[in-house]
Amino acid sequence: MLEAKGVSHKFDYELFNNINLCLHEKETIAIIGMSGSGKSTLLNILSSLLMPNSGEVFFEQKDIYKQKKSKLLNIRREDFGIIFQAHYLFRGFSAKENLDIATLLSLNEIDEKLLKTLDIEHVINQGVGELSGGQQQRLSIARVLTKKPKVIFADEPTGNLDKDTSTHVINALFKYVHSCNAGLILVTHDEELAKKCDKTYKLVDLKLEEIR
Ligand SMILES: Nc1ncnc2c1ncn2[C@@H]1O[C@H](COP(=O)(O)OP(=O)(O)OP(=O)(O)O)[C@@H](O)[C@H]1O
Repeated sequence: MLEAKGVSHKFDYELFNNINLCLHEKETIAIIGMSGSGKSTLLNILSSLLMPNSGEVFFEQKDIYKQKKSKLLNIRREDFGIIFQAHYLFRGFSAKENLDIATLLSLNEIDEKLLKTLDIEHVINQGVGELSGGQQQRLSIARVLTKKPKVIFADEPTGNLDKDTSTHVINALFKYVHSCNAGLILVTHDEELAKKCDKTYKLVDLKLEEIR
């Protein structure tokens, strides 16, 4: 469903060169690597947010960076779910209002079971500013899943969470991927979490190496 071909990128220095990656339905992929190796940059490229210096990213056989801007925005809004380290929640609104925005855009219902799995059903009427960092992170994951994206991109999705909560969050993401025929690419420093994915790649020496 998503394929990167010959992707290279540099800022002040070269980050990676000729990266190839393929994500299939129901597949989960982890990307690990040293701090500064370019993991988040690669995720931004794969998720339509940053055009690479060279190479292509195909979603459903079409090069996303060759699409019209309006089409690219549609893919980003409807097909891709992007979970950032910074949550981008609407702070002046309640947790529920933040989810309502996703239901308005997608015409899906809020999934009460998902809220329970993520352990945020009891804070749903509170303002975002009253939630802990971990609760905000789980709310942003709930908002992304409510949209029912085909591909989820997650940058350190369990970064702020304790071990038990991390397990709940990862189980919710994996369950979503399998039940909705979606795909997941996540960036993490947590090697245990990476091992739970179907494939793990390490960004090292400008290349993406598969770890077995
Ligand atoms: N928009 C940008 N403009 C210029 N340089 C950038 C930009 N974004 C990232 N960089 C640089 O690219 C390098 C890789 O950053 P990136 O965030 O992709 O690494 P990372 O592997 O995700 O790191 P970490 O594990 O610490 O989050 C860093 O040196 C960073 O300063």
